[in-house]
Amino acid sequence: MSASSFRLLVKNATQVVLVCRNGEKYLTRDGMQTLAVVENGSVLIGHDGLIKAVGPADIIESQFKGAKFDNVLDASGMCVIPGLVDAHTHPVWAGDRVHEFAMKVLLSFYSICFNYCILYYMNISLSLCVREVSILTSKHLNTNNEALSLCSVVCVQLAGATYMEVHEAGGGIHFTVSHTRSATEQQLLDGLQSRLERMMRAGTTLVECKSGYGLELDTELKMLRVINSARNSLPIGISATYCGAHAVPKGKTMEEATQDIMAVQLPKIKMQIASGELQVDNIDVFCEKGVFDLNSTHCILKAGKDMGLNINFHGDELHPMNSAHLGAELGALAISHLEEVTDDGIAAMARAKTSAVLLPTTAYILRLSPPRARDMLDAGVIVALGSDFNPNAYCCSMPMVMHLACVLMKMSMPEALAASTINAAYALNRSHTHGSLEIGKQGDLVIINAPRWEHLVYQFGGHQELIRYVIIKGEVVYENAKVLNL
Ligand SMILES: N=CN[C@@H](CCC(=O)O)C(=O)O
Ligand SMILES: [Zn+2]
Repeated sequence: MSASSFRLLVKNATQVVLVCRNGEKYLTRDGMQTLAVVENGSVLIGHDGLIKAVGPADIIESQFKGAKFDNVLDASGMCVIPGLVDAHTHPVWAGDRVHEFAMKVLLSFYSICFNYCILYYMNISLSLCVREVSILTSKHLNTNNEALSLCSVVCVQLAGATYMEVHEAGGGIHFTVSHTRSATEQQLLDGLQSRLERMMRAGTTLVECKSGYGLELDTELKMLRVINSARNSLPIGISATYCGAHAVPKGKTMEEATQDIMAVQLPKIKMQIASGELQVDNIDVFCEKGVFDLNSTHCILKAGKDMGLNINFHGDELHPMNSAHLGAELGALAISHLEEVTDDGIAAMARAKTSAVLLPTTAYILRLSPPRARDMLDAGVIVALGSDFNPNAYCCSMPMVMHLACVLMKMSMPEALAASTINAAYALNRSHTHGSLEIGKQGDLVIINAPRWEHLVYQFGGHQELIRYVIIKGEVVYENAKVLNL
């Protein structure tokens, strides 16, 4: 029996979902089928923010009779899960790209009309489309000629401008780059903090945050400083990623951009990491047709790895680029997207224990064929999930990502939860401290007001009605007192 004092006791929960209980660093398909769950359980967190005990409520009660607790939460009728881990976000940016979403929606409508128009009506619907889209886009773009150039792409494609057509027409990432370059550090930090707090309220307690809307040294450093400031001012855990190769900046060739990253950006970032000005954990490249090819991606990722950064990069999203083979060869911890990964690539990732960070929101919003999660699971790949929060996929909610993973990618609810906890932590090289409720790990919990944990996945949206507490290192960082008993 122990009579010392502790930071937090969460007691009498209907379910405590540990996810795993034997120190696993990740779970592959078979291990995901039966997550470790304690019925009528309690969790004890020490003043150091680490889990000191987790198990049946009656045993915890008798074992710690006489102990003192700074805070006691009675979780009767509620469920406790590990804090959610978001393995892929682009949360530092300025500008508003709602017009791109409008274009997609508008164009799908006009493309249906277009398909059924006879020649006479077609001219009218075409000019209507030009007028409509130019009104929408000119409101949001700096100049009318940008709007017109976008409209030309958009209207030529009537069936909906693809992501890369918008990108190549100067929209997408390039639109955000121009606004992020001109934003102040404080403006970027204010935006990041409000987005991270929104993610926290949706149950995320550890999140990967990328740079990548500067594409040149000063703005990439500005973004990495902003991520550092957020790490020092918010309780949420942050894994910082340098993504200076997110796109080829306007006015440069891919070769010139690669040279600038290798000769200018990475050396400066290395110096600032060494001096303690920056903390950067991972390196990322958008390896894609029309962006960075396999050779440039290899050079940049290898240079980042040689600096001690983990590799978590965008691969095989829109075209099969053989990114999976490259990532496996380089010992990448994670490859994200993978909508177009090949069977050989999947096998290479399984052998190399390179995790697949799947992003169902982007596949959904861009109407891509969803990543083949079941083939990856069956091949033994470590599957993780991420929100891919960015101006193109504006989703802060890992519960919605888990729901989409089940509906679009046919993952089970236990697989989706493991992919959003222990496996996402693995993708960030943090599964020794995060991703499950085991003694010695960080005391990050989400308490939901439901009799079964699966409600966190099954209910779609509106999680503010379900999530009662979010806890980081044993401190309550979000409480929704309005959540009533079901
Ligand atoms: N594909 C590249 N990067 C992001 C999108 C970034 C943006 O469109 O601003 C992604 O992962 O989806
Ligand atoms: Zn991304």
